[in-house]
Amino acid sequence: MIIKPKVRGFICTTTHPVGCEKNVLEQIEATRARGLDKANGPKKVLVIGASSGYGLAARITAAFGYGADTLGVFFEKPGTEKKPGTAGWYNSAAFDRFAKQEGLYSKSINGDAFSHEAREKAIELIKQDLGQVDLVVYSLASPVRKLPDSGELKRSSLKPIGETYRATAIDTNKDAIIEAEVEPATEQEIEDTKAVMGGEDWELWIDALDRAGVLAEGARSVAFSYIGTEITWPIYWHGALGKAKEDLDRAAGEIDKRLSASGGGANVAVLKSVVTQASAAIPVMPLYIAMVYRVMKEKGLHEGTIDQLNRLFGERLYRGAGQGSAETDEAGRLRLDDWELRDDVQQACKDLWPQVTTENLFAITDYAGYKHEFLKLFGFERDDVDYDADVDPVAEFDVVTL
Ligand SMILES: NC(=O)c1ccc[n+]([C@@H]2O[C@H](COP(=O)([O-])OP(=O)(O)OC[C@H]3O[C@@H](n4cnc5c(N)ncnc54)[C@H](O)[C@@H]3O)[C@@H](O)[C@H]2O)c1
Repeated sequence: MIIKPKVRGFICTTTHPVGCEKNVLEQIEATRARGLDKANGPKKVLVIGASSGYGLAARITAAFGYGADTLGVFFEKPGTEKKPGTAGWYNSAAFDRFAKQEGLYSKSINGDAFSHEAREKAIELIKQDLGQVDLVVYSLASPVRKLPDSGELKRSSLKPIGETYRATAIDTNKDAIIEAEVEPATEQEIEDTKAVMGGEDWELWIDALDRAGVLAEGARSVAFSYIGTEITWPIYWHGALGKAKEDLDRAAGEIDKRLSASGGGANVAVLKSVVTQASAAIPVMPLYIAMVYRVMKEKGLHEGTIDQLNRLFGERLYRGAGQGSAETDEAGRLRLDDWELRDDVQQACKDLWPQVTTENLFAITDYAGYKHEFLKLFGFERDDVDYDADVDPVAEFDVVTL
């Protein structure tokens, strides 16, 4: 099959297996080059949301930065003879192959992580293959959650609270500047967003793992959040999603209490804006990312997904002996958005924002970089892949499908 990109809205409906594999390899190489301290890191890791974005970067950092065995959970579609699978499927197939080549344990569960069944399967595999895990990374980004007991379907909303949000944004299909308008979320929508992206499911995971005795002494857990700045607050931190992330902070406190009892702990890690399938769906994010990427690249501060996760592990979660424990903010969060939130970076974005037009979009922001990174998520636009060559869309690997 010859596969070319087909972009529909904020998603690319085709993917390239070879491109995805090269993306994974690139992140493995970046992690190796970082020279993380292998003696001081995780050994057996469960990653929930392990197939793309920050969760994949966490899995790669654990495995190739520290030599950890990993179990990954995700929800992806395999490729068939007729149709390519999702990027996360190919990323995970590539990860699995590279990890095994390295002699590392790697196994994956493809299914709904919000279900009790996924937890039961993970526990079974940990008991059978790993005994216990010492780190649980929680990195789900989903627009829906089926509640595990009632089966009720909850949807999250990317909406402000209180008043209509109006802002300059990019129509990424037309590469044009538009005025976006988003109506405020209703109380019900806010509650539902909390149910999908809040901390309840993370707590259910830790509770199940702990009860089953598969958390090692001193086990840690981390879940990812985003706070951003004034520019994105109305749609994010002060919007429905922000309420969900506040609930994640609440859950972190509860989980931390529980894990501290055996010398471990839990944190929310606040990460910077990067191009992922999840961030592409949030209004204003593509424009904000195009601006902040340009500013941070110019200042030598740019970090991609893997750089953030390498720094999270190496300089926050597993600081070497003698370095003390990592600083957290007043809410106990690990802050990896420190460079993005620097005053000079944010001021430069605020100065750029009112100047941007459809005509100068490519000239004054890094929108070209944004578009490139977006297509790369699906395995496209790599110099080292021949996109006219025939490729097999079927990729088998060590995965249990629920
Ligand atoms: N992208 C950003 O700019 C950014 C910034 C800060 C924090 N974060 C946070 O990082 C976390 C991960 O986001 P991302 O941007 O890496 O997203 P992503 O879309 O790249 O990855 C989401 C992962 O969740 C998995 N997933 C989704 N629904 C699932 C389900 N029902 N069952 C099992 N797996 C499921 C997917 O398979 C995938 O592995 C989120 O909490 C997000 O808020 C993202």
